[in-house]
Amino acid sequence: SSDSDSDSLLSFKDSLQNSSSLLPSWSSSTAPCSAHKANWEGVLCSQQGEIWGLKLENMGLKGVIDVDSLKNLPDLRSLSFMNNDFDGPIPDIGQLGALKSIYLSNNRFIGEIDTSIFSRMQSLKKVDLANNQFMGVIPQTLALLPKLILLRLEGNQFQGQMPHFSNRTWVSFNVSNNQLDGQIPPGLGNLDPTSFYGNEDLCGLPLKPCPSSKPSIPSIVVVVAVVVIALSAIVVVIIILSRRKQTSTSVEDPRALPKEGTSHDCCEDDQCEVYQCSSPIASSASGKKKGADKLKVTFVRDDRVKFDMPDLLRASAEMLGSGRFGSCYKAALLSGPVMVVKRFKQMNNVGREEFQQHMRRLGRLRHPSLLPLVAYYYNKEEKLLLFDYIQNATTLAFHLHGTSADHRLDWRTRLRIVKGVATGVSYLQNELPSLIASHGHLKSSNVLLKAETYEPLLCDYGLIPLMNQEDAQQLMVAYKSPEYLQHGRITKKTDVWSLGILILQILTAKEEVEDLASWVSSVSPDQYQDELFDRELVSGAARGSEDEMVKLLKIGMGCCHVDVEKRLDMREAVEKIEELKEISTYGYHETTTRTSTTHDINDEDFYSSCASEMDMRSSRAMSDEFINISFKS
Ligand SMILES: Nc1ncnc2c1ncn2[C@@H]1O[C@H](COP(=O)(O)OP(=O)(O)OP(=O)(O)O)[C@@H](O)[C@H]1O
Repeated sequence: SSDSDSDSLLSFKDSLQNSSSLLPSWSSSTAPCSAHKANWEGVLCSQQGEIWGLKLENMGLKGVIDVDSLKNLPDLRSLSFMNNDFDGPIPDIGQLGALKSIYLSNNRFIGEIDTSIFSRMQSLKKVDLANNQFMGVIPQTLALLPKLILLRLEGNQFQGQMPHFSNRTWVSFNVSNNQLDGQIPPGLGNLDPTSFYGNEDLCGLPLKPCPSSKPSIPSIVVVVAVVVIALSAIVVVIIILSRRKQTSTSVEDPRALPKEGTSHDCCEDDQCEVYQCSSPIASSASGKKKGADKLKVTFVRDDRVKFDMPDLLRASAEMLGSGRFGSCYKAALLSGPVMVVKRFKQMNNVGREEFQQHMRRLGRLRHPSLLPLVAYYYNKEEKLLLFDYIQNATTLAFHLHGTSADHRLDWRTRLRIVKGVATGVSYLQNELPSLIASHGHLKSSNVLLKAETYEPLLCDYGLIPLMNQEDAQQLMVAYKSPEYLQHGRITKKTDVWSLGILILQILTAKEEVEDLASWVSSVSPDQYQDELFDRELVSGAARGSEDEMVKLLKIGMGCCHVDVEKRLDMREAVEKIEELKEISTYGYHETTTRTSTTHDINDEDFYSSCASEMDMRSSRAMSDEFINISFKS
């Protein structure tokens, strides 16, 4: 009953050390849920008013996680205590046998994990223990969980060999930055290598081969020949099967593919199915409409290999992310191209004509700092935007907020990223003058960085006009600007504010957005080096760079003026940014003033100082990106 649920939650709250100030809404005067609406912060309620999850993140919580109290919540399926201050051994979550997801990342949990915990949790789909101090071997029982599709263990001190995971389609898998050794189990060989980086003694696919015990050349030849023959046979069988399946189901039968809202979208309760990533790209696109037009992918660039919806549905798809906006897949077409397909849920603000017109407008944009829109698919129920897939790209968020210092960017690289981003946003303002916030969603996870060169590529720009307004207001960064929050206004300077926050994040590596500008202005200049600038930035910088950093800081603050009138405008901001000098590691100035048209993306020397930085994906930033995606079923 609701009374006993609230009693259980209140006794759970009592065992936290600092909850009374942090969870004021948790009180016996209201029920935790009124149908699906939660009255208590962080409580997730089903349509029937049952408590199916707790999402208590970023609250500085500490103390004991009282599993005994949570045990009394019969409908509890999901728990997230990410980004808090919990320490000590892992709580005995094995008592919560019905849980489907558990997120404990970015706390200070320590010690070995009893292998029996997971053997009692056969429904688990998502386990995120990243960035704690767990040690010992990775429990074998994790590998035996039949439904597990997300496992994040990065940034701990796990040792020894990895258990053997059976084949499955991972939504996310990461064991980077531990102390694992030995061979990566074969079923994981096709994952992104960054998922394994930072474990010195780990070997085998997708990393370097394990040192062999010197087999003779003829035996190598025989083994290779057998493997090649076996792989070719498998590939042929897969192609034949997928073609058969395609012709027999996809175009005729809309049920053949998962529908939006069921298998890979948010499910609030028990009803949800496991993610199925095999052919998830379009649901209604595949059914109902038989006319050629209905299956047409429209290209907005004429320099790419063309394909249509049936080709896309036949592509092998891998989910890159899934959030409130929709989902994002990597799709490798049989004909060769590899695309990123973004499937948007809330893109019904305009009709077909206007949508197409806007796509053409975005398709005409050409700038080295913009991820180019290549094509789109439109029908009433389904909107897909297709972009180039950037091999081994990371995001700026990952480099700024990851916990491992190995992938931190140096000053020159950061300055070049700022220059690239600023010229990109300024180009958008010039080319899309009818849009008030031409980017509208500028944040560090929407800045892709190319592998090795770290050239920035802006994503998710120019979408505000298409988004359902209510959703846009909740989700888009532009609507979180001070002028929107205070006066409900979006202005031409809204993107400047986001650029300013990005600059402050680049200099400080702080994740906060809301208070960042006021915190920065509260620090006195003589404390900049010690307290404000990211330590990793200052320690590696060449002599003389500090002055340039302070100048960039001033520009960032000028972009973050709460008063829109006093805030820099985009042109001023870009001019000032371009005047900043890069100081090489040898201490001399390089005046690389670049404009949006002369920005030279192929200058190898331009990026040479950062090319040695490891392209390592891990930890906080990734989990940050995954907050949207993963807290679901
Ligand atoms: N064109 C691309 N090439 C390579 N990787 C990409 C590309 N676009 C996105 N990604 C990767 O896929 C991940 C998921 O992308 P998505 O846009 O869904 O994430 P997000 O930025 O966290 O979400 P949102 O913008 O909705 O908050 C990104 O973090 C990025 O690592």
